Amino acid sequence: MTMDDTIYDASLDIGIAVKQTTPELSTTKSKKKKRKRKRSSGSGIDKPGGDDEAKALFHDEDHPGGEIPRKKSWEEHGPKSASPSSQHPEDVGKQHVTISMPPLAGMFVKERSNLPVYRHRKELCHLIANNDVVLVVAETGSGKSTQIPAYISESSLLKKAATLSAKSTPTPSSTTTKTTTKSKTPHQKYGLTISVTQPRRVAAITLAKRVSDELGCLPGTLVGHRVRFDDTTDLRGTITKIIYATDGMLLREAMVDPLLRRYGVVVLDEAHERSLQTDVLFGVVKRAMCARRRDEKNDDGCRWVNGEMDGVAMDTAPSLEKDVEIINKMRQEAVNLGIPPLRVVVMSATLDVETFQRFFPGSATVKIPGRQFPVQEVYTEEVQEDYLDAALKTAIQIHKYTDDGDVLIFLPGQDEIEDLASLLKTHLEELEPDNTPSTQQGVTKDIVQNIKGIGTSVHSGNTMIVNGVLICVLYAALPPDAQMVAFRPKPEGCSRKIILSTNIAETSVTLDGIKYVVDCGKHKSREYSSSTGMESLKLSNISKAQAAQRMGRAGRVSEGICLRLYPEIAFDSLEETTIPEILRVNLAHVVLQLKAMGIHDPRCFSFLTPPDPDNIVKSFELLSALGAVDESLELTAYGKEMSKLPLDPVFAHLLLQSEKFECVSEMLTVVGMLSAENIFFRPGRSGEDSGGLASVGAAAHRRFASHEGDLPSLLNVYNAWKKEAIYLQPGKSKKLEKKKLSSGKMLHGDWCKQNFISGRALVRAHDVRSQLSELASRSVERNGLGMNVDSSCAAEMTTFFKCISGGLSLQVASRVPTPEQQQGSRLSKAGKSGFIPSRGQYKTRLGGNFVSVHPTSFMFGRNPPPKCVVYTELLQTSKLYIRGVTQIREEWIDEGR
Ligand SMILES: Nc1ncnc2c1ncn2[C@@H]1O[C@H](COP(=O)(O)OP(=O)(O)OP(=O)(O)O)[C@@H](O)[C@H]1O
Repeated sequence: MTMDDTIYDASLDIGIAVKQTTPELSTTKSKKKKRKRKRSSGSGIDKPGGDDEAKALFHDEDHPGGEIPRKKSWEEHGPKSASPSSQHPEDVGKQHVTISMPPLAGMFVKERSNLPVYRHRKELCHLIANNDVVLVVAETGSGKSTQIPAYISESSLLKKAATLSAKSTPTPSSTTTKTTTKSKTPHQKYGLTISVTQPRRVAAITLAKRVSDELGCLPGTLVGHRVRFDDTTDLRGTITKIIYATDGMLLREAMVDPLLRRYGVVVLDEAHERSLQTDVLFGVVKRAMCARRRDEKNDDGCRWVNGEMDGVAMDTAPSLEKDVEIINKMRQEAVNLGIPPLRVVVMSATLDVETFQRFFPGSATVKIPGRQFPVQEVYTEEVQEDYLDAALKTAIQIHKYTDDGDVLIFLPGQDEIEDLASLLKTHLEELEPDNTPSTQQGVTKDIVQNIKGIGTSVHSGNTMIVNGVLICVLYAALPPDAQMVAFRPKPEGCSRKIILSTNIAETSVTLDGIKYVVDCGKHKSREYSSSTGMESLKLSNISKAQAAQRMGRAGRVSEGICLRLYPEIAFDSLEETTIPEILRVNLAHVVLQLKAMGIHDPRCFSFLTPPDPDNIVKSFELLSALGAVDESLELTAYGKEMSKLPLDPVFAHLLLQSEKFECVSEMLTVVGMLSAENIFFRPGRSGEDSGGLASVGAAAHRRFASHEGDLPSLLNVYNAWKKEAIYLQPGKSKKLEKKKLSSGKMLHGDWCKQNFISGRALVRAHDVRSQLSELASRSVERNGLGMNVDSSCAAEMTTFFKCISGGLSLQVASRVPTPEQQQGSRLSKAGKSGFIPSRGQYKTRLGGNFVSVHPTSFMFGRNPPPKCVVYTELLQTSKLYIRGVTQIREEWIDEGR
C-alpha cells in the first residue's frame, strides 16, 4: 500500500467545521452558534489551489478563503466582568496604597508592550497592592505568566508593603518574641520575593528562562526556577526576586516556613489545573495569608482558614479549635517579626471564578480581554475511533499542503507518542525528499549530541529528523535536557518541527514556531479507589478547559489553527472543567505533608474541594502502619523524617530503613531507579516488527537479571553502568572524557545502546539518586537527615533483601496454590470464591487482591514461582498486575520491620 492510500482512505476522511476565532474562553461561552456543516474548499490549512484530496479532509465553510476572522473583544463575547480597575465592596473605606511603575526596560520592550495584559499593568499592581487576593482571568498567551510577576517586581509594590509593615511592627517590649529588634530596618528582609507556582516543572523552567531574557538578566540571578532536584535560585535568598517553582516545591517550603515569610506575593498560576499539589497549596497559602493579615476588620482567623466551620461534623470540632490556636500563634509571630501581608494572585485563562470567589471571600476579580493572535478551531466531521491514525493523517496533510509552521500534537501517553513517532518516520520517509535534504544526517547527529550523551534517542524513535522534518517528543518521564529539545529552534536544514506531547505542554508553555495544534481529545489520568486502596491510570476525555488550553499553545507567536480530532458535538458534551485530582488519588503523601506543616486534623483543612474523608482515614491507616503517626494521629519523629523526603511515604520508609541495615547506598540507587520510568528499552513493545531486535534486547537485559527479581536487577544495571560507562555532566571537559576512555570504559550512549538501556531514564535515575543522597547526608540542623549515605552492604545481599522486606512490608503478596497443589483439600476446582488460580498468581496481603506478575518483570514466568514476594506497584489494565517484584522470605518481613 502506498503512503497516499493509507493517509487518504476516504472512509477515514477527516472533515472539519471551523469555529470563529475565539477571544472568549471556551468554558465561559454561553450561547453557541449552530452552524450548518456543508463541505466546501479552502480551509485554514489547505494550500490555496491545493489538490482535491486535501480539500476533502479540511473545510472552512465560515471562511472559505481561509481568511482569519477579525478579533472580537472580550466585551462582545465574554461573561460580564469587572473592569481591571474594579473595586470590591469590602475595599471601600480601606486605605489605598499607591504604586509607582517605571517604564519597561530591557531587550523585549516592543514584544512586551504588545501583549494584552500590558495596558492593565498599573491597575493590576494597584489591585494586588490593595487586596489580599486577586483572581486574574485572561486568554492564553496574553502575558499572565511572564508579565504579571515582572510588573510586580518592577513596581514599588513589595518594598512599599515591607516598609509599611516594618513601621507598624510593635517594639520588643510589647511582644514576647526575642527576635524582634528595632535596629536599622531588619524587617524589610521579609516579603520581598515573588513566587510563581506552576503545576509542571517544564513550565517553571522555561518561564524562568524567558523572563530572565526579557528582564535582561542571567537565569538564576534576578529570576530563577525551583523544581524537584533542580534549583537555580540563589540559596541565600537575597538576589533572586522572582521564583518560578512547581507547586510541590512551594509546598515543601511551607513545611519549613508555614508563614512563607520570604514572599510578598504568591502567584498561583494555571489554577484551573486542580492538580493535587495545587489544591493543597491553595489552602496552605490561604493559611499563611490569613496569619499575615493586618486588617483588624477581618481579624477572625478561623473564618479565613476554616471557611466550612459551620458545616463541619461534631467530632472534628476540637481539632478545629486546635488549628485556630496554631493560626493565632502564627499570626502573633508574623506581627512580632513585622512580616508584611501576603498578597495572592490566582491566574488562569479558564478559571472557575465562582469556586475561587467562594474559597477566597472578598477577592477582587479582573478579566482582561483579547489575545495576541487569532486561532481557528477546526473539528472533524466524524468521530475518529483511531485517534492515532487521525493524528498521523492530519500531521502528514499539514506537512504536505502548507508551507510553514510547526505542529504540536497532543496524545495521551508515552506509548502513543512513541508509536506515532515511528509511524510518522515511516510515512515521512515515503514522501518526496525535501528540497534541502543535504544535511540530514549531520543535523540528526548534532541533535543527538545536543541532548548530551542520550544514546538511544534515535533508536528508541524519539528525536529524529526525517526528510527535513524534526520530530520531537515531550513527556514527563524524559530527563529535563531531553525535554528541552522541543523548545529549541529548528536546526538548520529542517523545514518543520513536529512535537508529540502529553498534557505536559498543555498549559503555560510557549513552544517557539507552533502554528498548528492537533488535539486527540484524550488524556491519561490517575484514579484511586479508596475501597481497594488502588490507583490506576485511565484513558479518558479531556475537559473543555483542557481543550482551550491545548488550543492556546497556538496563536502565541503568530496566527494559528487548532485541529480537534473529534466533532464539535463531542466537544460540546465534554465536562467544563477537569475533576480535581484530590478527588481521584491516594492522599497518604498529602496527609503527611499537612501534618508536617502543623495542621492538626487534615479533615478540617480548608480545601478548595474537600476530598473523600474515607480517603483521608485510609491515608492515616497507611501512615500509622509505617510508623509515621502515633495513636493520637500526631506525627512521630520518624514521620517527621519521612516528610523531609520528596518521595511517596512507602519509598521514604524504604530509604529510611536502609540505615538500620547499613545499605543506604544500595537503597538510594533502588529508589532513584524506581523514580525513572522505563529504564529497559524494549523494541517491539507494541507488537510492530522489530526485525529481531526484541530478542536481542531481551538477551541484553538478561545479563542484569537477578534471580531474586526486579529491584536487585535495577541495582545491577546501575552498578554495571557506573563501572563500565562514562557519563559526564553537561559542561564537563572533553579532556576528562578522553582520559576516562583510555581506561577502557565506554561512552554512556554506546553503553546504553549496546545494553538496550534508556540512556535518558538512567541519567534521570542518577540525578534523582544524587539529590536524594545530598538531602539524606545533610545535617539535621540544615533540615537534612544526617544519614551515612556511603554505608553499603556490598556483596552481603541478604541484608539488602531483609531491608526490602521490611521497607515494603505493606506490599507483600503470597503465591496462590494452583488446583493441583490444593489436591486433597477437597476444594472444588474453582475454589469457594469462584477464582481459578493459575501458575504464578498471587494474593496481596493488604486488600486481598488476586494479582499476576506483570510481563515486564524479571519474575514473569518464573517456574516455580516464589512463595512470597514484595512489589512496588499495583497496576490495573486488562487485569490486575504487580510490578517491581522481588522474591523474599516471609520471616524477613518481621526482621526487617
Ligand atoms: N519562550 C518564548 N519564546 C517566544 N515568545 C514567548 C516565549 N514565552 C513567551 N512568549 C511570548 O509571550 C507571550 C505571553 O506568554 P505568557 O506565558 O506570559 O502567556 P500566558 O497568558 O501566561 O499564557 P497561558 O495562559 O497559556 O499560560 C506569548 O504569547 C508569546 O508571544
